[in-house]
Amino acid sequence: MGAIELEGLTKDYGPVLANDDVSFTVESGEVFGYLGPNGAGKTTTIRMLLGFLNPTAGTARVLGTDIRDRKALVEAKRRIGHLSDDQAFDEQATGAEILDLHAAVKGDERRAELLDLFEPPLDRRVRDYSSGNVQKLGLVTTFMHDPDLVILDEPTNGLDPLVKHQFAEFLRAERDRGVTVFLSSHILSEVRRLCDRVGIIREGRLVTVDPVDSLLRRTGKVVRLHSAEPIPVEFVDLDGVHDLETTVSDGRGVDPEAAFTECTFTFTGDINELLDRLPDHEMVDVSIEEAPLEDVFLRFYGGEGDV
Ligand SMILES: Nc1ncnc2c1ncn2[C@@H]1O[C@H](COP(=O)(O)OP(=O)(O)OP(=O)(O)O)[C@@H](O)[C@H]1O
Repeated sequence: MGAIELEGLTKDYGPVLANDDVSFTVESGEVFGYLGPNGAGKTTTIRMLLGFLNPTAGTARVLGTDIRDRKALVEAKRRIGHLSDDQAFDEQATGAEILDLHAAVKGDERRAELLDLFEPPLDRRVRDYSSGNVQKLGLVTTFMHDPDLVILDEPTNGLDPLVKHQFAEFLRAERDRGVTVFLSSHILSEVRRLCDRVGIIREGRLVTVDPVDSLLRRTGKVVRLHSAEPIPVEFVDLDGVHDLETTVSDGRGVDPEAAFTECTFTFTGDINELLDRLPDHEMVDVSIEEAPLEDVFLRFYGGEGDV
Protein backbone atom coordinates (compact mmCIF):
# COMPACT_ATOMS: atom_id res chain seq x y z
CA MET A 1 0.00 0.00 0.00
CA GLY A 2 1.28 3.47 -0.90
CA ALA A 3 1.27 6.23 1.72
CA ILE A 4 -0.74 8.40 -0.71
CA GLU A 5 -2.75 7.02 -3.63
CA LEU A 6 -4.57 9.37 -6.00
CA GLU A 7 -7.18 7.91 -8.32
CA GLY A 8 -8.50 10.27 -10.96
CA LEU A 9 -8.54 13.16 -8.51
CA THR A 10 -10.34 16.09 -10.11
CA LYS A 11 -11.28 19.57 -8.94
CA ASP A 12 -12.91 22.34 -10.88
CA TYR A 13 -13.45 25.83 -9.52
CA GLY A 14 -16.18 26.71 -11.97
CA PRO A 15 -14.38 27.33 -15.26
CA VAL A 16 -10.91 26.52 -13.85
CA LEU A 17 -10.02 22.82 -13.92
CA ALA A 18 -7.37 22.95 -11.20
CA ASN A 19 -6.83 19.13 -11.04
CA ASP A 20 -7.80 17.03 -14.02
CA ASP A 21 -7.96 13.25 -13.44
CA VAL A 22 -4.73 13.10 -11.44
CA SER A 23 -3.49 9.60 -10.49
CA PHE A 24 -0.21 8.59 -8.86
CA THR A 25 1.12 6.81 -5.78
CA VAL A 26 3.60 8.01 -3.18
CA GLU A 27 5.32 4.97 -1.72
CA SER A 28 5.89 4.63 2.02
CA GLY A 29 9.29 5.93 3.04
CA GLU A 30 10.07 7.99 -0.06
CA VAL A 31 10.50 11.73 -0.56
CA PHE A 32 8.19 12.61 -3.43
CA GLY A 33 8.32 16.02 -5.09
CA TYR A 34 5.22 17.55 -6.64
CA LEU A 35 6.60 20.01 -9.12
CA GLY A 36 4.89 22.60 -11.26
CA PRO A 37 4.80 26.30 -12.07
CA ASN A 38 2.59 28.78 -10.21
CA GLY A 39 -1.06 27.97 -10.60
CA ALA A 40 -0.43 24.40 -11.84
CA GLY A 41 -2.71 22.88 -9.19
CA LYS A 42 -0.32 21.67 -6.46
CA THR A 43 -2.03 23.35 -3.51
CA THR A 44 -5.42 22.20 -4.77
CA THR A 45 -4.24 18.56 -4.65
CA ILE A 46 -2.80 19.01 -1.17
CA ARG A 47 -5.97 20.64 0.14
CA MET A 48 -8.04 17.73 -1.17
CA LEU A 49 -5.67 15.16 0.38
CA LEU A 50 -6.16 16.82 3.76
CA GLY A 51 -9.95 17.10 3.47
CA PHE A 52 -10.01 20.92 3.20
CA LEU A 53 -11.58 20.71 -0.27
CA ASN A 54 -13.98 18.17 -1.76
CA PRO A 55 -12.95 16.60 -5.08
CA THR A 56 -15.28 17.15 -8.00
CA ALA A 57 -14.52 13.58 -9.09
CA GLY A 58 -12.11 10.78 -8.24
CA THR A 59 -10.61 10.15 -4.85
CA ALA A 60 -7.42 9.46 -2.92
CA ARG A 61 -6.27 7.38 0.02
CA VAL A 62 -3.95 8.85 2.61
CA LEU A 63 -2.29 6.30 4.92
CA GLY A 64 -4.95 3.88 3.71
CA THR A 65 -7.89 6.18 4.49
CA ASP A 66 -10.26 7.29 1.74
CA ILE A 67 -10.35 11.10 1.87
CA ARG A 68 -14.14 11.01 1.39
CA ASP A 69 -14.48 9.34 4.80
CA ARG A 70 -14.13 12.52 6.87
CA LYS A 71 -14.25 10.83 10.27
CA ALA A 72 -11.52 8.35 9.37
CA LEU A 73 -9.47 11.16 7.79
CA VAL A 74 -9.52 13.14 11.06
CA GLU A 75 -8.09 10.04 12.78
CA ALA A 76 -5.46 9.50 10.05
CA LYS A 77 -4.36 13.14 10.32
CA ARG A 78 -3.00 12.47 13.81
CA ARG A 79 -0.21 10.63 11.97
CA ILE A 80 0.25 13.37 9.36
CA GLY A 81 2.19 16.64 9.52
CA HIS A 82 1.14 19.47 7.22
CA LEU A 83 3.02 22.62 6.31
CA SER A 84 0.68 25.00 4.51
CA ASP A 85 1.84 27.48 1.86
CA ASP A 86 -0.10 30.06 3.83
CA GLN A 87 0.51 29.60 7.57
CA ALA A 88 -2.52 31.08 9.29
CA PHE A 89 -1.10 31.32 12.81
CA ASP A 90 -2.82 33.57 15.34
CA GLU A 91 -0.89 36.82 14.90
CA GLN A 92 -1.41 37.86 18.52
CA ALA A 93 0.01 34.63 19.95
CA THR A 94 3.69 34.07 20.69
CA GLY A 95 5.58 31.21 19.05
CA ALA A 96 5.57 29.35 22.38
CA GLU A 97 1.79 29.69 22.67
CA ILE A 98 1.31 28.37 19.14
CA LEU A 99 3.45 25.35 19.94
CA ASP A 100 1.53 24.71 23.18
CA LEU A 101 -1.70 24.72 21.23
CA HIS A 102 -0.36 22.26 18.65
CA ALA A 103 0.99 20.08 21.43
CA ALA A 104 -2.45 19.92 23.04
CA VAL A 105 -4.09 18.90 19.78
CA LYS A 106 -1.52 16.55 18.25
CA GLY A 107 1.33 15.93 20.72
CA ASP A 108 4.89 17.20 20.91
CA GLU A 109 7.32 14.32 21.31
CA ARG A 110 9.95 16.15 19.26
CA ARG A 111 9.51 19.81 20.21
CA ALA A 112 12.92 20.31 21.89
CA GLU A 113 14.88 18.64 19.11
CA LEU A 114 13.10 20.67 16.40
CA LEU A 115 13.56 23.95 18.27
CA ASP A 116 17.29 23.26 18.51
CA LEU A 117 17.38 22.85 14.76
CA PHE A 118 15.06 25.57 13.41
CA GLU A 119 15.13 28.15 16.29
CA PRO A 120 12.03 30.31 15.70
CA PRO A 121 11.92 33.20 18.25
CA LEU A 122 9.46 31.72 20.76
CA ASP A 123 8.85 34.76 22.99
CA ARG A 124 7.87 37.06 20.12
CA ARG A 125 4.33 37.48 18.82
CA VAL A 126 3.79 35.94 15.41
CA ARG A 127 2.75 39.34 14.02
CA ASP A 128 6.36 40.46 14.58
CA TYR A 129 7.85 37.41 12.86
CA SER A 130 9.70 37.62 9.54
CA SER A 131 8.35 35.29 6.83
CA GLY A 132 11.36 33.01 7.37
CA ASN A 133 10.58 32.71 11.08
CA VAL A 134 6.93 31.91 10.32
CA GLN A 135 8.19 29.12 8.08
CA LYS A 136 10.53 27.83 10.81
CA LEU A 137 7.69 27.80 13.34
CA GLY A 138 5.59 25.95 10.75
CA LEU A 139 8.27 23.31 10.33
CA VAL A 140 8.34 22.73 14.09
CA THR A 141 4.54 22.33 14.24
CA THR A 142 4.63 20.01 11.21
CA PHE A 143 7.08 17.51 12.68
CA MET A 144 6.53 18.01 16.41
CA HIS A 145 4.09 15.08 16.90
CA ASP A 146 6.43 12.68 15.06
CA PRO A 147 4.16 12.01 12.06
CA ASP A 148 4.49 9.01 9.70
CA LEU A 149 3.65 11.18 6.68
CA VAL A 150 4.37 14.86 6.08
CA ILE A 151 2.77 16.97 3.37
CA LEU A 152 4.72 20.15 2.74
CA ASP A 153 3.53 22.96 0.45
CA GLU A 154 6.57 24.93 -0.75
CA PRO A 155 8.52 24.16 2.47
CA THR A 156 11.62 26.28 1.80
CA ASN A 157 9.72 29.52 1.09
CA GLY A 158 11.42 32.37 2.92
CA LEU A 159 14.25 30.25 4.38
CA ASP A 160 17.79 31.56 4.05
CA PRO A 161 20.40 29.30 2.37
CA LEU A 162 21.82 28.03 5.66
CA VAL A 163 18.43 26.96 6.99
CA LYS A 164 17.55 25.47 3.60
CA HIS A 165 20.65 23.33 3.89
CA GLN A 166 19.76 22.25 7.45
CA PHE A 167 16.25 21.47 6.29
CA ALA A 168 17.56 19.29 3.42
CA GLU A 169 19.72 17.28 5.83
CA PHE A 170 16.84 16.99 8.26
CA LEU A 171 14.51 15.71 5.54
CA ARG A 172 16.99 13.06 4.45
CA ALA A 173 17.31 11.89 8.07
CA GLU A 174 13.52 11.74 8.34
CA ARG A 175 13.36 9.60 5.23
CA ASP A 176 16.00 7.31 6.73
CA ARG A 177 13.77 6.93 9.80
CA GLY A 178 10.97 5.75 7.49
CA VAL A 179 8.92 8.96 7.30
CA THR A 180 7.12 9.53 3.98
CA VAL A 181 7.47 13.04 2.58
CA PHE A 182 5.25 14.63 -0.07
CA LEU A 183 6.41 18.13 -0.93
CA SER A 184 5.36 20.66 -3.52
CA SER A 185 7.75 23.05 -5.18
CA HIS A 186 8.14 25.13 -8.31
CA ILE A 187 11.93 24.94 -8.12
CA LEU A 188 13.57 22.07 -10.01
CA SER A 189 16.94 22.37 -8.23
CA GLU A 190 15.21 22.11 -4.88
CA VAL A 191 13.31 19.00 -5.89
CA ARG A 192 16.53 17.53 -7.20
CA ARG A 193 18.25 18.08 -3.86
CA LEU A 194 15.45 16.77 -1.72
CA CYS A 195 13.47 14.12 -3.58
CA ASP A 196 13.67 10.51 -4.75
CA ARG A 197 10.87 10.78 -7.31
CA VAL A 198 8.99 13.64 -8.82
CA GLY A 199 5.53 14.11 -10.30
CA ILE A 200 5.13 17.08 -12.61
CA ILE A 201 1.79 18.84 -12.85
CA ARG A 202 0.97 21.42 -15.47
CA GLU A 203 -2.36 23.19 -15.89
CA GLY A 204 -4.01 20.66 -13.60
CA ARG A 205 -2.74 17.58 -15.42
CA LEU A 206 -0.05 15.18 -14.32
CA VAL A 207 2.50 15.10 -17.12
CA THR A 208 5.06 12.64 -15.75
CA VAL A 209 6.18 10.73 -12.69
CA ASP A 210 9.88 9.91 -12.74
CA PRO A 211 12.83 9.17 -10.50
CA VAL A 212 14.71 12.46 -10.14
CA ASP A 213 17.82 11.06 -11.83
CA SER A 214 16.02 10.05 -15.00
CA LEU A 215 14.12 13.34 -15.14
CA LEU A 216 17.41 15.22 -15.02
CA ARG A 217 18.95 13.01 -17.68
CA ARG A 218 16.03 13.76 -19.96
CA THR A 219 15.93 17.48 -19.26
CA GLY A 220 19.62 18.04 -19.86
CA LYS A 221 21.84 20.99 -18.99
CA VAL A 222 22.14 24.54 -20.20
CA VAL A 223 25.74 25.03 -21.35
CA ARG A 224 27.40 28.42 -21.90
CA LEU A 225 30.88 28.69 -23.36
CA HIS A 226 32.99 31.80 -23.79
CA SER A 227 36.34 31.35 -25.47
CA ALA A 228 39.33 33.66 -25.87
CA GLU A 229 39.68 32.89 -29.59
CA PRO A 230 37.06 31.86 -32.18
CA ILE A 231 36.19 28.15 -32.11
CA PRO A 232 34.92 26.35 -35.24
CA VAL A 233 31.22 25.48 -34.90
CA GLU A 234 32.11 21.80 -35.45
CA PHE A 235 33.14 21.92 -31.79
CA VAL A 236 29.48 21.66 -30.82
CA ASP A 237 28.64 19.07 -33.46
CA LEU A 238 27.74 16.52 -30.77
CA ASP A 239 24.77 14.26 -30.11
CA GLY A 240 22.42 15.93 -27.66
CA VAL A 241 23.04 19.60 -28.57
CA HIS A 242 19.75 21.52 -28.91
CA ASP A 243 18.79 25.17 -29.36
CA LEU A 244 22.32 26.23 -30.24
CA GLU A 245 22.96 29.98 -30.31
CA THR A 246 26.38 31.30 -31.24
CA THR A 247 27.95 34.75 -31.45
CA VAL A 248 31.39 35.99 -32.37
CA SER A 249 32.94 39.10 -30.86
CA ASP A 250 33.18 42.11 -33.17
CA GLY A 251 36.28 42.79 -35.17
CA ARG A 252 37.42 39.19 -35.52
CA GLY A 253 36.81 39.04 -39.25
CA VAL A 254 35.30 35.60 -38.74
CA ASP A 255 32.18 34.23 -40.40
CA PRO A 256 29.66 33.89 -37.53
CA GLU A 257 28.25 30.82 -39.29
CA ALA A 258 31.64 29.13 -39.12
CA ALA A 259 32.95 29.98 -35.67
CA PHE A 260 31.97 31.47 -32.32
CA THR A 261 33.48 33.04 -29.25
CA GLU A 262 30.30 32.61 -27.20
CA CYS A 263 27.63 29.97 -27.41
CA THR A 264 24.67 28.65 -25.46
CA PHE A 265 22.85 25.36 -25.92
CA THR A 266 20.84 22.74 -24.09
CA PHE A 267 22.73 19.47 -23.81
CA THR A 268 21.19 16.05 -23.29
CA GLY A 269 24.24 14.05 -24.44
CA ASP A 270 27.25 12.60 -22.61
CA ILE A 271 28.81 15.43 -20.63
CA ASN A 272 32.24 13.70 -20.80
CA GLU A 273 32.31 14.00 -24.59
CA LEU A 274 31.82 17.73 -24.21
CA LEU A 275 34.43 18.08 -21.47
CA ASP A 276 36.95 16.09 -23.54
CA ARG A 277 36.83 18.81 -26.20
CA LEU A 278 37.35 21.77 -23.86
CA PRO A 279 41.12 21.49 -23.20
CA ASP A 280 41.82 22.18 -26.90
CA HIS A 281 40.72 25.80 -26.46
CA GLU A 282 41.49 28.67 -24.14
CA MET A 283 38.21 29.37 -22.35
CA VAL A 284 37.27 32.65 -20.64
CA ASP A 285 34.21 31.18 -18.94
CA VAL A 286 32.23 27.93 -18.92
CA SER A 287 28.96 27.25 -17.14
CA ILE A 288 26.89 24.08 -17.08
CA GLU A 289 23.58 24.47 -15.26
CA GLU A 290 20.30 22.68 -14.84
CA ALA A 291 17.63 23.66 -17.32
CA PRO A 292 15.06 26.02 -15.78
CA LEU A 293 11.68 24.48 -15.09
CA GLU A 294 10.09 26.42 -17.94
CA ASP A 295 12.54 24.85 -20.40
CA VAL A 296 11.77 21.42 -19.01
CA PHE A 297 8.11 21.94 -19.78
CA LEU A 298 8.73 23.40 -23.19
CA ARG A 299 11.19 20.72 -24.25
CA PHE A 300 9.34 17.65 -23.10
CA TYR A 301 5.72 18.56 -22.85
CA GLY A 302 5.09 20.91 -25.71
CA GLY A 303 4.46 24.65 -25.75
CA GLU A 304 1.86 26.64 -23.85
CA GLY A 305 -1.42 24.77 -23.54
CA ASP A 306 -0.05 21.93 -25.59
CA VAL A 307 0.30 19.19 -22.98
N1 LIG B 1 -10.65 29.10 -4.54
C1 LIG B 1 -10.38 29.18 -5.84
N2 LIG B 1 -11.32 29.64 -6.70
C2 LIG B 1 -11.08 29.71 -8.03
N3 LIG B 1 -9.90 29.35 -8.60
C3 LIG B 1 -8.93 28.89 -7.80
C4 LIG B 1 -9.12 28.79 -6.38
N4 LIG B 1 -7.97 28.30 -5.83
C5 LIG B 1 -7.11 28.11 -6.86
N5 LIG B 1 -7.69 28.46 -8.03
C6 LIG B 1 -7.08 28.34 -9.37
O1 LIG B 1 -6.76 26.98 -9.57
C7 LIG B 1 -5.53 26.84 -10.25
C8 LIG B 1 -4.57 26.00 -9.43
O2 LIG B 1 -4.22 26.74 -8.25
P1 LIG B 1 -3.27 26.14 -7.13
O3 LIG B 1 -3.21 27.14 -6.01
O4 LIG B 1 -3.70 24.76 -6.79
O5 LIG B 1 -1.87 26.07 -7.89
P2 LIG B 1 -0.38 25.89 -7.31
O6 LIG B 1 0.30 24.94 -8.23
O7 LIG B 1 -0.44 25.52 -5.87
O8 LIG B 1 0.23 27.32 -7.50
P3 LIG B 1 1.33 28.14 -6.62
O9 LIG B 1 2.66 27.50 -6.89
O10 LIG B 1 1.22 29.50 -7.19
O11 LIG B 1 0.89 28.03 -5.18
C9 LIG B 1 -5.05 28.26 -10.54
O12 LIG B 1 -5.48 28.61 -11.83
C10 LIG B 1 -5.76 29.08 -9.49
O13 LIG B 1 -5.96 30.40 -9.95
